[in-house]
Amino acid sequence: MNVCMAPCPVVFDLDGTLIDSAPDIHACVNAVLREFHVPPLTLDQVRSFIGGGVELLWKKIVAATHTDPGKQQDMLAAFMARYHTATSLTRLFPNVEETLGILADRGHPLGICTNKPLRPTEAILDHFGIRALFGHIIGGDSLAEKKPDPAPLRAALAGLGAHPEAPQAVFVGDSEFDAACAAAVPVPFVIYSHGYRQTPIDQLPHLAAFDDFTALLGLIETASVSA
Ligand SMILES: O=C(O)COP(=O)(O)O
Repeated sequence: MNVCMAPCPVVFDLDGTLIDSAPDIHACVNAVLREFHVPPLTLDQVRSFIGGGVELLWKKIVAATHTDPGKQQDMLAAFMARYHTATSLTRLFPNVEETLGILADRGHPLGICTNKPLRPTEAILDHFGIRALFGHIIGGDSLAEKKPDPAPLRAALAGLGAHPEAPQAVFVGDSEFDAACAAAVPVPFVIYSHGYRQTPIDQLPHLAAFDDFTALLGLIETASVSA
């Protein structure tokens, strides 16, 4: 079965898929831990906590640092004040900008479905000058539900004009949250192998995997993406 006969909507996860944002998130986390007199975490620790949104991030940080859970909300608020403008350590993964440009030129409606809150999402897309490429952006606080719930991805697909019952579309992500969300919609899931997941790729439901964004073009365009 070909996934895309015409230029189909392609929705992207953000952290660990389009951007390597762990260094900025790590810096913001450690600045807050310092404020609260808690020892810092390593980049690998913080990276392993990314994926489920900021509330889950801080739940995991509080558990890992044995901090009083009563401080979690204050720490989260202090984090958000920094996170909204944290862009300097974040990089696009290689060939992302070129690939997005080619997909847009070929007529694919492009969207974002991320668990990152909307304000830092828009800040980072503006920072890289790529926000205008996306016709619909769903952030972690756009709806009451977050990935792996299917609602945010359904909303992103609907915003791009995909059929609500049988979306002819592709979701591109990196994590357990993305794989489960795509399976719940359901929509074909293509996984970026350099992301932030903890589970081996072969244990996650996916249609195809790629390790360079130039290869994603082939997967989408030639229907080597097949169910
Ligand atoms: O902010 C997070 O925890 C994850 O964001 P993502 O959905 O773009 O991977």
